[in-house]
Amino acid sequence: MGRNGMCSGLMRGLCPRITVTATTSLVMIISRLSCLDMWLHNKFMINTVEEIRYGKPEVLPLGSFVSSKVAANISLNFQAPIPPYATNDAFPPEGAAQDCETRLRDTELVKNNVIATSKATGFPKFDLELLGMGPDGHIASPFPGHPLLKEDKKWVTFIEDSPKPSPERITLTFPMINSSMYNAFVTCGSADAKAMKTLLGDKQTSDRHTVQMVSVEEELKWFLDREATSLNNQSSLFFSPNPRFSFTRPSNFNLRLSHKVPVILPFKGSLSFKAKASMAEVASQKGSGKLNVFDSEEELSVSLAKYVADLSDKFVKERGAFTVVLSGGSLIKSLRKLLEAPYVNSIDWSKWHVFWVDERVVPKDHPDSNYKLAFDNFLSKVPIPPAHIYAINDTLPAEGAAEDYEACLRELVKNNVIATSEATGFPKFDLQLLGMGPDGHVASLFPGHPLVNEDKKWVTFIKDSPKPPPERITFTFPVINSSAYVALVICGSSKAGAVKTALGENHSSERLPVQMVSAEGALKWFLDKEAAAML
Ligand SMILES: O=C1O[C@H](COP(=O)(O)O)[C@@H](O)[C@H](O)[C@H]1O
Repeated sequence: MGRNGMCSGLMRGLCPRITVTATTSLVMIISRLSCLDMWLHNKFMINTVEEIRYGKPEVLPLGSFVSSKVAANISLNFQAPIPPYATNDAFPPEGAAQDCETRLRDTELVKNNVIATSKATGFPKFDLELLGMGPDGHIASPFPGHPLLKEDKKWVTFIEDSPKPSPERITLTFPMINSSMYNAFVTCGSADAKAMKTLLGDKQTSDRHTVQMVSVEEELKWFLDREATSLNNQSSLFFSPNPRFSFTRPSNFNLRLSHKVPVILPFKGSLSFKAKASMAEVASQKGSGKLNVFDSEEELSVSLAKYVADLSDKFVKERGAFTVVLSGGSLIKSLRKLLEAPYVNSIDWSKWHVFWVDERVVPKDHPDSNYKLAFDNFLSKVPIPPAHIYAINDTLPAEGAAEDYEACLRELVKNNVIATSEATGFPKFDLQLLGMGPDGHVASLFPGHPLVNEDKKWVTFIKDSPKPPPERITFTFPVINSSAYVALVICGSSKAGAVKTALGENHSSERLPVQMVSAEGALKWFLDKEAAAML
């Protein structure tokens, strides 16, 4: 597939209702699409084709980036006129930036909802941003170390001393970039290899690349060619030739190489950008909707109920089913608002399919049973068909119970009740609701236990759980991380230390299981004030 083919895959369905920004090398790539010529040549938020210096990008599987969610919302209409959102070149940089922002604010673009607005930040929410990266790690025109990086009010700003010519530019600010629904980084060629080495390599500098400040509301993906990663230790980059994993730190990164071999990074502290996050970054994650801290567990449970109910609506509409995975422990209490109006009556419970991310190998009526906890306090109070509640077979020993549960999942995948991740081949649950123990464990995947590295099985078992009872079955990380959505629901001061390790500035070389959690779509943290106290 040539570049043209790749791009039409990505752009298929573009019409005036999808809002896209693009930078640098991407102009060349996407300008092959004749439907976009008018838009591109008006230079709105993009640089000119002359600035392209990356030579010949390899073919990237960009088409696979556009998720079914976006694809479902846009229709094929190459003939549609693209509005001319040009920078006014009659103005000096400051005036051009102001003019651009004014037109974004005042014209019908935002008002008429052509560009959406982020509920989390109040900034415009572009559907898709296509970002390139400079060899110094800059994206758009905020450059490393430049005060523009801190701009947090303006939508569009200007620079007159760009280290890269031309010195005078206008650029989107970080709150704008980070409020987008989807961001794609496309980085090709050996010119970027040094920056990629700093970014992905073992050696960390205190100076963060601007590219490391990028977040996104839904999904952030990287598309790299081999040349761009040529200075990285390839053996540590290519974890598996099999497309099984996505990059789990930061949560929504997916790294793919041009020939569709995904890469997984060695999960060392030095690579976990979130573990390196400054408070500003934590705050920006909060702004982006990924990290939600609530004043009380009560407020958390209100927000969690809305989140779950919205996803239930979405998946019932899209797939006719909603596959939900529960943890045991304190999570169940935090689901209580789903049992109240409006949700108890508005949710289509008949479409729910309920699973457990882990279960203790005890009879179903045992006080330690995660099934019993969920049944007594939640499931018995809503009309989910009993056949849609998938408890473990409690007559089997741990190993047999894990095999039996995996067989059950395989059957449901075959019948398409559970979706399959195209990226990993593992089952793709619609939503996993995860708790976390004070030691940073999730499911029954405990710190330092070899089970955290299981990469083949869907469900496995443990007989030496450090937390009683010792015998349990658990989903493996590939299954957890292939989910469309994952919510980490964490309350109480006993969890503050692990939350700090996961999200704060202090980090040790050993990663906690909670730090290994990711999602294909979005990972959201729901924390109460006590759990977030040490951030
Ligand atoms: O043992 C378990 O612990 C974790 C955390 O429980 P919590 O009560 O501290 O929230 C839980 O998520 C897991 O499902 C459970 O089996």
